[in-house]
Amino acid sequence: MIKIGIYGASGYTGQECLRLLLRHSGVEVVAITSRRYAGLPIADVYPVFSGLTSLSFMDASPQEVTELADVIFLALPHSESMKVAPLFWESGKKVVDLSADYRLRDIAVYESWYGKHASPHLVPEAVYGIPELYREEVAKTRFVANPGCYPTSVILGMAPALKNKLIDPASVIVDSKSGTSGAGREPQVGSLFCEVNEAFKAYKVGSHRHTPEIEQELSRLAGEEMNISFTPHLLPIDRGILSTIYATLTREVTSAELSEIYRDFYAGERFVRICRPGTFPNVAFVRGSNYCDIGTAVDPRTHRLIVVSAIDNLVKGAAGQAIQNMNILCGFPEDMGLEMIALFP
Ligand SMILES: NC(=O)C1=CN([C@@H]2O[C@H](COP(=O)(O)OP(=O)(O)OC[C@H]3O[C@@H](n4cnc5c(N)ncnc54)[C@H](OP(=O)(O)O)[C@@H]3O)[C@@H](O)[C@H]2O)C=CC1
Ligand SMILES: CC(=O)N[C@@H](CCC(=O)OP(=O)(O)O)C(=O)O
Repeated sequence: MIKIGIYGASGYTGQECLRLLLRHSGVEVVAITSRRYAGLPIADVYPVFSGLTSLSFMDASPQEVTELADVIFLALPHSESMKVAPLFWESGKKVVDLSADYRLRDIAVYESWYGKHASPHLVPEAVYGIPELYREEVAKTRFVANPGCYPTSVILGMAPALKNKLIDPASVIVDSKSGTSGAGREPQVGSLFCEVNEAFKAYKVGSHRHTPEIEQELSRLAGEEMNISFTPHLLPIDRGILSTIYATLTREVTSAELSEIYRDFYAGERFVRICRPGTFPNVAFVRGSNYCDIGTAVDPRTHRLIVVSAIDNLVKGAAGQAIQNMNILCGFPEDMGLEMIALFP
């Protein structure tokens, strides 16, 4: 059994990692950390775990966790992860970082969006962990930068179109909507019930920190520098991201051909499902699962491609993808522990 430590386990992504790892037959979770709940059984904080685990939160140093675990999930806020990641890396253990700290290859770009980086020397060691695109690189590393939730939905949605040179890279417009768990468990006014319920708004318009991450990865797929327009919105639901993406076509293609191109690109991929032509995804049909559902269409009037992609932000957008990466790092089948069907209704 591979021993797992979750550093920052009291947050939404940390507890989601535990929820999934407790049903993974190749691993045992041996350490979960939290400063504020140190000493408390996790079932006291998250009753979903009652009767399922006797694990208690520890306020442990990275050194203490590496003494117990073989693989460490970092589920900390960005700018915090970068302070402890080097200690885990130097211990020789495998690390999957769920924060944004090691996703951007260019330190100057990182620092212009996030502020000073505390451990830039580690950035070249990290592999950007979208298994459907970089499976071989993930298998060779022991440090994965797990992608952001919005970027996962957009990159998987755009990869077939960019790789097949179907669209003008300068024309991409992304309109994304996220459930409130995307903001984490830390109390904040914007996540209060009265702020979110019966409400729907755009936020960080033209300035969201996932913009450079999406641009970095789409540029890599296109083979040229890309700038995109990206607008996130906050939905009054717990989980789920729906991204609608528009781009100008470079050649004539029918909706049926487009659907075939997407199907071919993701042939054999366990966690990407291409919708039947004329049908489009719904966050309700991926909730609690590791699937990314993608629907495509050609709008002949505007000569644009329209792609709609849906994920659960806490699963394919965070903990599920982190476990998919861990499975590759450890030589397990990629879908081990991730076989769950979406929870509907
Ligand atoms: N929510 C989502 O949908 C997604 C989140 N992410 C990213 O994953 C990471 C975790 O997100 P999320 O779970 O939502 O965040 P939360 O705010 O819900 O949880 C953060 C966790 O980090 C711990 N923590 C905070 N500061 C420190 C510190 N200085 N030292 C040690 N532990 C600390 C907290 O524990 P305590 O204070 O008890 O010690 C808590 O367990 C973030 O980087 C986030 O951006 C990525 C994809 C999707
Ligand atoms: C709804 C909501 O607030 N979402 C978060 C995205 C959180 C996230 O996943 O960001 P990282 O993975 O890059 O840390 C936001 O807009 O900042």
